[in-house]
Formats: sequence, structure tokens, C-alpha cells
Amino acid sequence: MIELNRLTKEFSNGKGIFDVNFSIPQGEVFGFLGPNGAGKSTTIRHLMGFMKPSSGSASIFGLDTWKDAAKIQKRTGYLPGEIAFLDGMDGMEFLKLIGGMRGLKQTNYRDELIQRLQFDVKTPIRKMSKGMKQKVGIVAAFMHQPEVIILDEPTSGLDPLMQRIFIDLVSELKAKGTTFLMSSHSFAEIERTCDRAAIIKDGKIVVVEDIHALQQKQRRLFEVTFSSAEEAEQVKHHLDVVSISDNRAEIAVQGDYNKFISTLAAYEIRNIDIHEQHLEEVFLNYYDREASI
Ligand SMILES: Nc1ncnc2c1ncn2[C@@H]1O[C@H](COP(=O)(O)OP(=O)(O)OP(=O)(O)O)[C@@H](O)[C@H]1O
Repeated sequence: MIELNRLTKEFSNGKGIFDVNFSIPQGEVFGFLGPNGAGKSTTIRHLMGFMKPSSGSASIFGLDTWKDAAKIQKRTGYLPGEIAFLDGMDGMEFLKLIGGMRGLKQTNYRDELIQRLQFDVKTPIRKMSKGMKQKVGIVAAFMHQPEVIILDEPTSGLDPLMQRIFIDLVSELKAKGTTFLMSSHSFAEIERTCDRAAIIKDGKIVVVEDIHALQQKQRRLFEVTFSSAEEAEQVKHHLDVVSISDNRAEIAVQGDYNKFISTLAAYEIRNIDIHEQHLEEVFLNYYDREASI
């Protein structure tokens, strides 16, 4: 459904994207992960036909994203990283304008989205918070139920409850066969929604992998509080204990959760905290693993 074939864009400052290759079949939710400045937005802008590649190409529905941009845009929902709203409109006026451009006739789904994302469409856009604007952008991308939806950092500015609702919406449309590409710099976010993900760094694809395979490669740190300092010490013999402080142990787990759980089951556990891994750590783990093969 979406194909990138050695897509390259080199800016005059030498930055850009280089030989970006991946393809996304119909009905897949594909994550595009990378730190700030990695090239996610540049790749997405090419897919929407806003930029001409220096070399290579990309296609959606078998159509070239540069030459057939107008045809592609009609059949694709798009949420830009930074939404440029027209001044002086309220949320509903904006959605009606976009709906008109998309030939939207049935407004039931649009209204359901507004109700589920819980925002007041009568608020002037210039008075909206970042999160509210993001909600308007999500409705605009989803409301005509396009075959392909491309989202640049969709959950930035959304609170956890709204992130949950967003994930539900994606799952529902995926079940109907919609294809998604969404960028993020948070592994946790991609993990919750995507089937596969590409990791991009310095404009180059590092890996394209099944989400479960990426999860297996992730090393997670758990901070476990035992009932005594002795217990925390004992567990060192069975698990990868990174540090101990009194009755608390930091334990690293990579893939083998069953061993972690069965070992801890023999102890009296007071608390477990999970440290969210930063994307850089995911990369490091990936490289470590590759280096050790
Ligand atoms: N028009 C441009 N001219 C020159 N350099 C550019 C241009 N657009 C982007 N870049 C550079 O290309 C690189 C990739 O930028 P891009 O916006 O695609 O990153 P990103 O992965 O989307 O980052 P973020 O998570 O910060 O949005 C960056 O180094 C950026 O400074």
C-alpha cells in the first residue's frame, strides 16, 4: 500500500534522509521511530507529495507521491507535526472547510470523533491549547475514513486518557482495513499501537522490525522493593541485578519475563516500578544485540 524505494532528500546543509526503504501492506499499523531531527517529518512530507525527492521514489496505492500527489491526498488522512490553522476560525468551521475539500457527505463519524475526543468545537482555534488543536487535527485526518492515514507525532500534547482513546480509534479503523503510518519519538507509544516499526537515525533507517521482536530486544529496568535487605541480596543469584539499595533492587530483564516473575514469586514483594526506556537506550540495546551475534 505504501512503498519507499531508496527515497533520498539531501538538503543544502548535508542533512536529510538517505536511501529510505520500507513498505507497508494494507491494514498494517506501522510506526516510524526516531529522535528529534532524525528525518521522520521529511520522510512523511515526501509521502504527502509536499517535497520532491533528490533521488529514489515513494508510492501510495501504486501512485507516485510526487507526480500523483493530488490523487493520493484525496484518499489519505494526514496529521502534520505542526498544524497550520487558518486564523479566525473555530474548530467546527475548520472541520467543515476540510470536510468540504474532502467531499465529506456523512458527518456521523466526524461527530462521533468530536464526542469521543471531548472537545468544544465552538472554541476559536487561536484560543485552543496544544492538546485541543491536536484533537481537531486528528478528527480532520480520520473523519472521512480514508484508506491510508499518515500521522506525524499524533499523541503529542494529548493527556494519557486521550492517548488511550486515540489508540482505540486506531484499532477500530485497523480492523476495517485502514493502513497507518505514524511517527513518534516514544517507543512506549509505538509499542501500544503498531505491528511493525522502522527506526531512523541521522536520516538512515537503522532497522525495520516486528514490534514483538523489538520488545524482545528491549532491556527493561524494574525497581523491586522486597520486604528485607536480605531478600534483595538473595535475588542477585538468580536475576540480573544492576544495583541494590537497602531493600530495593534494580533488576534488568531482556525478553525473559517468565523467569523474572517465577523468581520473584518466591519473595514477598512490596512494590514494583518500571522505568520507561528512552529511545536512545532502545537503540543501544539494538546495537549491543547486533554486536553480540
Ligand atoms: N527544509 C530544510 N532545509 C534544511 N534542513 C532541513 C530542512 N528540513 C529538515 N531539515 C533537517 O533535516 C533533518 C531531519 O529533520 P526532520 O524534521 O525530518 O526530523 P524529525 O525526525 O521529524 O524530527 P522531530 O522529531 O524533531 O520532528 C534535521 O536535521 C533538520 O534540521
